[in-house]
Amino acid sequence: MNSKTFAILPAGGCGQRTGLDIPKQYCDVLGRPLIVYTLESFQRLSWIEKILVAVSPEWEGHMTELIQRYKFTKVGLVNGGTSRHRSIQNGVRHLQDHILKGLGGAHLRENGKVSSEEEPVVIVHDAVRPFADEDILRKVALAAKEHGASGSVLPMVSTILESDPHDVLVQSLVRSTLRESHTPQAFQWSVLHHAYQKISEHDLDHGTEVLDLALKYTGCRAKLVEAPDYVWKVTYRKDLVAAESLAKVLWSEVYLINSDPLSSKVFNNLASCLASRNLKVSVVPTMPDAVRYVHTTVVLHSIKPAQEEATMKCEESLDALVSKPDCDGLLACMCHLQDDSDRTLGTYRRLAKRLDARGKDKRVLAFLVVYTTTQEKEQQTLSRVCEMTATLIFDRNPLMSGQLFVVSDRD
Ligand SMILES: C[C@](O)(CO)[C@H](O)COP(=O)(O)O
Repeated sequence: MNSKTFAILPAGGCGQRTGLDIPKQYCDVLGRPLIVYTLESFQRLSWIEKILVAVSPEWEGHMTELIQRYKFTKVGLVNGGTSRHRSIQNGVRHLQDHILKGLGGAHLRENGKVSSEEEPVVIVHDAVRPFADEDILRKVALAAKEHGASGSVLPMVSTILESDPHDVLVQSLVRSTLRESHTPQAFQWSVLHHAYQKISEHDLDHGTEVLDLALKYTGCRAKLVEAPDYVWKVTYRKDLVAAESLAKVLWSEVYLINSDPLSSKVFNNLASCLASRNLKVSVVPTMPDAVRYVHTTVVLHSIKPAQEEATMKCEESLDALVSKPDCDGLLACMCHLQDDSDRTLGTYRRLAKRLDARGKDKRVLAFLVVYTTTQEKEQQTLSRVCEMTATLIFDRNPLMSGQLFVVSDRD
């Protein structure tokens, strides 16, 4: 993008439809508030200059705390309004007064568009759509540059019926010409600015669709861009469950640290178990730098090591993981034991507890899986160990952190 791009996120809603007592944008999904995922989608893009979030006054303190905790350097707050349009309007005013000073909006042509290459672009996106990726954000931004406005759409999954005030069918609409409107949407700055300058009090309180405002007040007909289905809006309680499942897949990266050639067989097996759960897996020789806010999993494997060596290796690796800035992850250690006597297992059990205690301060979960096997059953045991480790990684259940998991095929 060669023109400046900004984002406005209305986040003033109270989440009535979830039936929960906090607004859905602040609900916890895999250990962090939903809105954090949304903000991260924008923060990580170098071509986004500033992200303005419209929040209601009672949640301002909480949002300020989240901005600091997650180091969102581009995020600023504006007052949330009593309606979606009033919140977005506050964002537009803030852009005009503090960021795009003097750029009051270029002269619009008949069709609402501006031809200047440098015309800034503003993306409008709901805070409760956490999975907008770079591809769709870029597509709508580029389409807005060309067409003045653009919006993400999805095909209708059900037929729409028009009913009269007594719930009696009037007609069914032709589904093939209809589209569901979603966000992100993007606008040339002048289009958005004009629309919110001219908007009527009635539209401010009763409308929700910004594409509609652009058409009505500037004549700009938005380009509709087909979006991936995961841009859907978290609206009901069931959507929080779906968001959690998607976060596991879209926001997780697994690194298998293979520093020992003898571990290749184990890692190949584990990698295919993880890949079958749609997780992103890389086999790397050393500990990676933690990736910002992606749930990072690091898996280690040691082969029949001396007990002290294995425990030391696990502890060192956890320390390396927790010392990364912005670390937010999971450490899974797999150890192939020669002896599974009570004494040895006791040592590993204590190690699991220590790993858990150390990881707690830094939001790191630690799982320890040990196994012993006989030569005849090695393949079968390995498959079980890898399946179990993959399940632990996929579930990311904090209750499992600090537990010792033992797999043995001995009678
Ligand atoms: C569907 C929508 O109108 C697209 O612009 C928008 O997402 C509606 O948001 P609301 O918060 O449910 O009004």
